[in-house]
Amino acid sequence: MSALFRTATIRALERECIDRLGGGVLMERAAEAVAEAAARSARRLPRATPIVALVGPGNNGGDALLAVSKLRERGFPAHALALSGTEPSAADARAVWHRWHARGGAVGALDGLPAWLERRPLVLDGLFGIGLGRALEGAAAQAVRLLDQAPQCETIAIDVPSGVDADTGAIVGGPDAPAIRADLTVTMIGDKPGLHTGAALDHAGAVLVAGLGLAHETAADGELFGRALAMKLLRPRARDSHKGSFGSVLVVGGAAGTAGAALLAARGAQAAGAGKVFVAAPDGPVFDPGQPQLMTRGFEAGHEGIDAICIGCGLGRSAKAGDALERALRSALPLVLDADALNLVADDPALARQLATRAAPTVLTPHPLEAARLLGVSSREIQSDRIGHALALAAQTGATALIKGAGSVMALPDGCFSILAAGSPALATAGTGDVLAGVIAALLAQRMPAADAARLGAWAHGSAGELWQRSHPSGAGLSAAELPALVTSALAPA
Ligand SMILES: NC(=O)C1=CN([C@@H]2O[C@H](COP(=O)(O)OP(=O)(O)OC[C@H]3O[C@@H](n4cnc5c(N)ncnc54)[C@H](O)[C@@H]3O)[C@@H](O)[C@H]2O)[C@@H](O)CC1
Ligand SMILES: Nc1ncnc2c1ncn2[C@@H]1O[C@H](COP(=O)(O)OP(=O)(O)O)[C@@H](O)[C@H]1O
Ligand SMILES: [K+]
Repeated sequence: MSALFRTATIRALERECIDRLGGGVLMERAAEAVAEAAARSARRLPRATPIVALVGPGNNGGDALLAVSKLRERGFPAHALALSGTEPSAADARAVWHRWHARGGAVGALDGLPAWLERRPLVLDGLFGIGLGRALEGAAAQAVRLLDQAPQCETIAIDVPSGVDADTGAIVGGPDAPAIRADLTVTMIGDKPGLHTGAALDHAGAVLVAGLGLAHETAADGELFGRALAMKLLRPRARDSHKGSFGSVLVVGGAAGTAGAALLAARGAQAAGAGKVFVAAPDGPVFDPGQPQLMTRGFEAGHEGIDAICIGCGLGRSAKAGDALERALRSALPLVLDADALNLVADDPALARQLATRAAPTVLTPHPLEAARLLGVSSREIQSDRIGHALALAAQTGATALIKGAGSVMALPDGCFSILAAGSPALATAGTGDVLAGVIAALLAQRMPAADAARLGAWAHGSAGELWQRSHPSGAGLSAAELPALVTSALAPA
């Protein structure tokens, strides 16, 4: 499944369903999905592993308490610990709470958690879901701290790991605020963007979507772009093809001291299938002795015979660099703007205006700090809402904007967004972004529309990182020069 739903859409779908079926039905189905997932986990764990549900004050807590009831009916030793001893405020949860007590069910207090943790329970996190309005505090924050000290306990988050914003993937209250770290998140009605980008990637674990019987794909707000969608964009090469069939990429960058950045972009372009690759560097030709097929071009030689330009990797911010960017923006060729090209645009309103009025396909590939410079905010603000800022950047520039980093986000000026479901912290090393810029330029040169080139390129790049990490589990030590070959493997049809 690839559809992503914002909280507001989930709420609307929920209301529509409750009007049709009456209250309680969805909670019944949600609790069943949680109980099913918990039962599966419990069967893998040592016999008699207790199941402990953390029950919050809203309907998320209602899901948790009803799941406990269902697990007990199936013979599992499931227990509930409530954040508050009083009845829940949410109506469906209140009904579950009263039914549970009417049958003689017990609910412990959350401060009993330390004693349970000594027995290595399976933990169900039902503290807060999509109704979280502020940072976790008090007993909820303390429960997160205790669970952080007990990483051996498996945790299943209900709907959203408590503390994570389901729309943005940021931790509510900032990166240092408490949030549950789950092994699995069972998310209700539809998948949420905030489970797949930024800080959330260290909190959500695997994501299981429980649709609860609501058909709603048409209401999706965004897309999770993974292998299945990537494979649909791959086209077999015609037998009767030649190097001219796959486009020529011009990489503009590689000033003295950072020549390698342009060469990495050139290798990336080569790896993603470009027919020919040229490098134009401001301080004289740069060569890649290991890649003798790469050609050089004079820095001011123009764009003849070129099908796509990749500009900015190691370019510097000299007047010469600015002129080259001005020429590239003026050309009618598909363009990737990375690194210093983005910094030059951020510093020069005339270049920014030129970018905004450009008609040819244009992809911007900022990391969060570059995105921050372009939008006039801090990188912390970017990370607090990666999707919102990617959309703002696309709207401001009229270009396809890819904000990189864990859970890269691609946004289009028309308001569509995709989260890339591929990536690895192995990629957090200098030069990997240069490779990506070249990869996307090669796909543009092969006539792929900007949105497809950005998504496929970023997915292949993220998958290349994952491939490398398979044989290097610590994730440390990847050199960017190793990436292009892995990108080629990732781009092979399954
Ligand atoms: N209504 C329904 O039929 C369904 C609801 N579902 C569940 O219900 C959840 C949403 O329920 P709610 O809207 O009740 O929201 P939550 O269960 O997320 O909790 C919201 C409650 O917590 C309070 N609150 C928010 N942040 C707090 C904080 N930091 N500290 C203390 N209190 C805080 C709010 O004032 C509100 O009372 C979903 O995530 C999902 O788990 C699912 O069962 C699907 C069906
Ligand atoms: N923790 C991470 N998880 C996934 N991808 C990452 C992570 N850290 C970095 N990356 C990826 O590595 C690349 C780094 O690019 P960038 O910051 O521009 O580096 P450079 O300019 O040195 O090439 C981006 O594609 C980014 O998405
Ligand atoms: K939760």
